[in-house]
Amino acid sequence: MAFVRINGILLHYRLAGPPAAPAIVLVNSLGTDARIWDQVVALMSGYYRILSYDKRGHGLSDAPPGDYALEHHVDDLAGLLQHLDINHVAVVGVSVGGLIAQAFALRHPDRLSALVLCDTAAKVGDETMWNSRIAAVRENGIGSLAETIMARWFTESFRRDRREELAGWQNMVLRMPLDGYAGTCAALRDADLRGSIAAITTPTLVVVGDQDLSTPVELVRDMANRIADSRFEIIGDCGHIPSIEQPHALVSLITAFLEEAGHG
Ligand SMILES: O=C(O)CC1=CCC(=O)O1
Repeated sequence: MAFVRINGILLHYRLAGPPAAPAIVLVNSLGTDARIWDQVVALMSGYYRILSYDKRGHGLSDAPPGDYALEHHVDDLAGLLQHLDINHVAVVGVSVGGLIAQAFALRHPDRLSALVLCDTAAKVGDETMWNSRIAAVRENGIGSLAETIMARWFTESFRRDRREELAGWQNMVLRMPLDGYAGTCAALRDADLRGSIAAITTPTLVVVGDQDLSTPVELVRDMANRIADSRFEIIGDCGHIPSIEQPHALVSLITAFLEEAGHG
């Protein structure tokens, strides 16, 4: 675990795996922190140098007040990679982390060797939906939304059979800084990459859980269709966060893809 100040924001990050191995960075979704990748890191860190971090507003990183923009998150990621002298990397992003990954691919194609987009889209939700979520959180706290969020993240069977884990991940959300959550909702509200991602030329793997209620299969497929060099895979018995619900299936898709992309 380590900390660095990037763009005036204190960021918490973790590095695992052999320093000379091919580098991967894992980028989080709204309301989650680097811990959602723990099982993925355990499975992959024998072969890859893996960077995970808490994006601004989340985990142990700073949560400044006000609206965030997708570009803030991209600048933070670029600054963190520069600080760590990681010049060539595969970016794996889930949900808003996948939007950050797409925007990073458009801004820094020369620094990217492969892209993995999990349960994400070129446009997630709409202005009304994000504004009402921001208002609900500001007026009534994140607790007022916690059960709905869990139902969107996890399959019914996970919620029924893995109650302690569910309670633990719900605690993560409940402990989120309000400013971080609302600020990132604003970034999601304002981000629309539908008109630009056709310019992504990096080899891309797109994955989605078959029961994802936040970014459903057809929405994610639409993003994959806009990226020429992309492969689309559906993970069974999985909701919005495959690194928690189906880490083995996710890791086998990622490792096979990275090897083919020459990043393994
Ligand atoms: O609906 C949710 O909370 C899930 C989600 C949407 C965008 C994101 O990053 O997470």
